[in-house]
Amino acid sequence: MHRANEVRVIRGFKDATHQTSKVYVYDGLYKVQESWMEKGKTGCNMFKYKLVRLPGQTGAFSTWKSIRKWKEDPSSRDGLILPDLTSGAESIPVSLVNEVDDEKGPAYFTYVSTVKYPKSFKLVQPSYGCNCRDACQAGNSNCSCIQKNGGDFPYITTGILACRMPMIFECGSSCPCFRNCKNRVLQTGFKVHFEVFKTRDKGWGLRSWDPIRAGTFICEYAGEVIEKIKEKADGDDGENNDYVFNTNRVYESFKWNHETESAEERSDTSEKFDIPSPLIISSKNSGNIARFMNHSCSPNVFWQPIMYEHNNEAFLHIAFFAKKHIPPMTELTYDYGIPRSDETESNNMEHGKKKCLCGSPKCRGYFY
Ligand SMILES: C[S@@+](CC[C@H](N)C(=O)[O-])C[C@H]1O[C@@H](n2cnc3c(N)ncnc32)[C@H](O)[C@@H]1O
Repeated sequence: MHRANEVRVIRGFKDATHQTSKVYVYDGLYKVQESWMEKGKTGCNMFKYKLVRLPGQTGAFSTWKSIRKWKEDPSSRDGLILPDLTSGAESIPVSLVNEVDDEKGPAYFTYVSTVKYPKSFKLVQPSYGCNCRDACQAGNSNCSCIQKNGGDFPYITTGILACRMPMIFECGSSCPCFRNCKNRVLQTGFKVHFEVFKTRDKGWGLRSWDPIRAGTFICEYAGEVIEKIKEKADGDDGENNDYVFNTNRVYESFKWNHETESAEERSDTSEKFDIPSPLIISSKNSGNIARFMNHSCSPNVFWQPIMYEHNNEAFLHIAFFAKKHIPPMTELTYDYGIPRSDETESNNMEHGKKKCLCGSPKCRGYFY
């Protein structure tokens, strides 16, 4: 049982105090109101935290204990099929788990960690990076990357998105600044331990062993950029491709910043993305963990366009960020959006409508 206010003694758990937000988040269930150091019975120093439960969070402390065990010994995870679905393509392994039935894994696909453009793709733009020799600095009028981002970093210190923007420009391969420059987040990969798991009714899904703070980078949408939705992606029937991300769909407009994350802020002012032309990515044959994120009409993840340069050309990437603080083992979902009429007509998509099982009180009833 959890009380609204409780003091827990935690040894060696540092993440809570390593967050740089005003609200320290402990395991996604609580915020840390106070922390202090105390000598334990054995004379060792230990941290004490005064924890206050986050509004609406009901998860169990025991989940955190199990997860700590899985991290020490991944084979102790019930239903583990593979310790690393990515076969080392990511710096953090992604577990594949089925505790629901006998299926041994998703249909075959090649794991790739980023998006691949065909050589001829028109969205690619000439681009030049900054000239900063060490670290880029907010407000530096000589840093062209900072200037493209409106004069500031798009991320706060810990690599967390500050606010949703029409476009983010990260430093790229020709920028001489440090590899750990604060303006490189998407390209350094995700820092969370994910698992791809079998859901009860939506096939495979994605969730995290770690608590995820609002604004945290989840992953990019990896796969092959395709010219048109009806065109075949690698010889496959594009029309029946469940694994497509399309920037040209209609998405609910909302403003977001890392401090208003839990308010589900809606606004009449549309946060319009500044995308030069529509981008369609298929992850059917090759993709990353994003291909396992299911749709929800009340999602806890949103997408954000990001550009950065390689070989003096800027490429558009689609990045996902946490919309709110997400406790461990909560399914990660985003809104798949509603196709525009040209997409539905050319692909006969009225017949492709699927019953939505997101379970949200605001469920639209179906999705594509
Ligand atoms: C991009 S895939 C997501 C991963 C998929 N669940 C899997 O097993 O590979 C999209 C497919 O997942 C299922 N799906 C995603 N969101 C759903 C939802 N809200 N309700 C029902 N099925 C969903 C549908 O079969 C959909 O075509």
